[in-house]
Amino acid sequence: MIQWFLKYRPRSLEEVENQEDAKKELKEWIESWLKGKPIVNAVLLYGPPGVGKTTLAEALAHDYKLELLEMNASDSRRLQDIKNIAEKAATYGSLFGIRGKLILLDEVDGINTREDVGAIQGILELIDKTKYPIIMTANDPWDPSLRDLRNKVKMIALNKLGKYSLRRILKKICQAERINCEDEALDYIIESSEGDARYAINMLQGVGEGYGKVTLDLIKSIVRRKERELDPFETLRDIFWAKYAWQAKSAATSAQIDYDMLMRWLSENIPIQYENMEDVWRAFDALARASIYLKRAKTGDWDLLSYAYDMMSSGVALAEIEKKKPNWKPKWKKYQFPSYIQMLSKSKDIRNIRDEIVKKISIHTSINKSINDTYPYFLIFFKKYEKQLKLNQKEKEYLNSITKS
Ligand SMILES: Nc1ncnc2c1ncn2[C@@H]1O[C@H](COP(=O)(O)OP(=O)(O)OP(=O)(O)O)[C@@H](O)[C@H]1O
Repeated sequence: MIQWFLKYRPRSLEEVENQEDAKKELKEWIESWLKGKPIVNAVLLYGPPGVGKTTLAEALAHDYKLELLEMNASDSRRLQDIKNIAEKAATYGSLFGIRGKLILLDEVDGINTREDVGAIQGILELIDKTKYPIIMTANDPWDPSLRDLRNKVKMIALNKLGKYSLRRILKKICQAERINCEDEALDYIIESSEGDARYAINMLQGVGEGYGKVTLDLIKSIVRRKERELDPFETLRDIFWAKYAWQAKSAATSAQIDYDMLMRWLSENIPIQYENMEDVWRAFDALARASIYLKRAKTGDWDLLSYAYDMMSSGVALAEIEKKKPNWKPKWKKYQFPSYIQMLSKSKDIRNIRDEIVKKISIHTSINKSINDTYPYFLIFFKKYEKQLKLNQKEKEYLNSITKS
């Protein structure tokens, strides 16, 4: 099973939507290399997530028949990795020069400059002595720690994807997958994705693959507006695929769903993600510990909430022993909705139910703030306020179902 955003990633520059200026600049730059007179050794592609930074680098390599030496800068946090690449880049040129190479350092803004002292310096040295063109990518290139880097490269900005481009991308996929997609559903996905093609394609796949069609009702039942938080599918993937504890924790804390809900999603999907029974056991053990911390936190000791998050994110992520091996690769799995949500979503859009409840308890604050701040506490005491808040039957059923355990 492959993720659609990878399956339908444009192979050549021509297929990349909406980035005409960037394409032109990239072509001029790479041609200057091929002529032996590079304008600069490295470029930095920057822009919001899911607009085609990695895609452009790969398409450039494809069109100019260059071999891509790829490295995720934020993943391989060790200076040694960068040194290895630098070594290859500096020496292999003369030995294996038949086919040109293009170096891609993805997500340089993800390098943790405090833990990974010297990584940026390593990149600066690589830029100086490289025999091959280097492309870097970043969402936010304006961090002070990247100042020296910015001065050494050509900065190329990418645009957010417009509605027409996103629509073309999604339509193509619907056709290729032979999925019936309502126009209003596509509009809704496009609106909520805010120019992020990966997010839009993930939404399409989340519904299209599971239900064989994409309707406005189905989409609404799983998409909340994108507010810098990750949807549950992305959160799960980020937790299960995290190689480091901090990656898993940050995925859990930027999730769109609250911790009770996250526990349910994890528990439903641990046996799907992990194939080795011992990994499954360790992951459930971590989840059980998270649940103990959570229960104690709810009795008033809210400092314990952080431990609960540690166990449900890092504890679950590091349960997979194979991850410690250098050649470990994440396995893509199709995640499931927690069964009880599926039951509920048959009758009504559960997001709407929750949002209606949150509206009732939000006084002088935004709904978003209430979801994280007031709502978790409210879940503990809601019975007290049932009458006062005039909760309807659906809302009561919903609250009972998620506070049962
Ligand atoms: N301009 C585009 N034209 C067509 N498809 C695109 C475009 N941008 C993104 N996509 C689709 O979205 C997916 C994700 O894009 P990509 O990985 O290139 O984003 P990115 O800008 O590198 O994001 P991030 O900063 O999160 O790494 C691609 O695999 C592709 O399917």
